[in-house]
Amino acid sequence: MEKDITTELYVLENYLDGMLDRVQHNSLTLKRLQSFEMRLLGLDTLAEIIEYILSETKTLFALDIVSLCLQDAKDEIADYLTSDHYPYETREGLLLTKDDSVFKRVFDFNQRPLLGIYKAEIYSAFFPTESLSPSSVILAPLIRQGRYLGSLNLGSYRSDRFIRNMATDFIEHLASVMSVCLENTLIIETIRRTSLIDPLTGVNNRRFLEQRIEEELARCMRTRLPLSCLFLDIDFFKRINDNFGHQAGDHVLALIAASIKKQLRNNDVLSRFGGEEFVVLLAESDEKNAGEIAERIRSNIAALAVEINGQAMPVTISIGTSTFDPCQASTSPVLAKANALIQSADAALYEAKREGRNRVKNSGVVLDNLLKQA
Ligand SMILES: Nc1nc2c(ncn2[C@@H]2O[C@H](COP(=O)(O)OP(=O)(O)OP(=O)(O)O)[C@@H](O)[C@H]2O)c(=O)[nH]1
Repeated sequence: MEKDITTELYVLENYLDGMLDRVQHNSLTLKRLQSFEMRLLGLDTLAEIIEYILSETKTLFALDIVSLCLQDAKDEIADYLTSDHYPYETREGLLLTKDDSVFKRVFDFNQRPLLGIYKAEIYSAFFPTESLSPSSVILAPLIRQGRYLGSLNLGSYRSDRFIRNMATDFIEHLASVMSVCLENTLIIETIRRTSLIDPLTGVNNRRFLEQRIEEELARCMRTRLPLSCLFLDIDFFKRINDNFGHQAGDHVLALIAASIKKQLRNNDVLSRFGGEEFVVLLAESDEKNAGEIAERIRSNIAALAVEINGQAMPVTISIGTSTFDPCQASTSPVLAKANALIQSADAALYEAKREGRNRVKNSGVVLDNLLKQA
């Protein structure tokens, strides 16, 4: 009898010890989760949030693999990340997908995480870049207002790490915080960008250029690679309006903007500066490169077969270029550098117009203390 009680007490003690361990472990996880979430909530840009999720979730849960799938039907996420110079195409673990059928199929409209042994036929789409497949996984849907934003996918090389019927409270909580952060940031980015876009041509407006030129100059000082600027102006645009009407003029403006954009790289900055003027910033481009791109833009526009009401309408453009070389930079403030770069390109454009239009003129490397000298 006494022996039975001792054994029972021993079992109970062990059980309580186990419970205590679990409580301590959970409380530690909760603390780590809270600090993870506080940092996540403090991030500003989409690129920062994505990078943080991919790198820090791995540490938080001591995982082997983390991937993040995001639904990007209209390529908005890709555009936002490109303009922030975030290498989303090569970032391991990040997947942008155009349609949400992959989420609907896997989660089957169930808002709960899915977990268990890794089955390639179901899960490989969520871990495509991994050379070694996980043995067990947990996939948490990221949902806001009934819409799939994507999924957070965690993998372990241990088959007993994620087993069916395991509690998923922590991961569910984390997925809902991530969903709110991602949704808010996407909304803010969209508002920010739409207020910086010219509605007629769909390219950035002057306000955007004024913000970006300072960022591009700062990057150029860091990388020690030159930054070039093109100032473009449609020739005799008033005549187009006068002869064909304002609507035809608008149509030509949109065509020209699209044609310029086609000649640029994703991370070049194109903006409508005003009226029939555009400004382009070419990162990592020297004088020669800028001249070549400007010439390509000019000749493509001259070759456009623009027609209004069946009538051919020749359109040409004049371009002035300028280049900022960080190795020749003075200590002038970034705003002075920005103004000098744009003013030099504008002065070269004036020369191009004066010499007969439909041409490119190069003002060379800008001295960023130009304004002080003037
Ligand atoms: N259709 C249309 N016209 C615009 C818009 N913004 C400015 N313009 C017109 O663009 C014309 C610009 O004319 P000017 O500055 O005289 O220059 P230009 O005729 O292009 O001549 P050069 O630049 O010297 O070759 C004006 O007639 C403006 O009314 C716009 O959004 N839509």
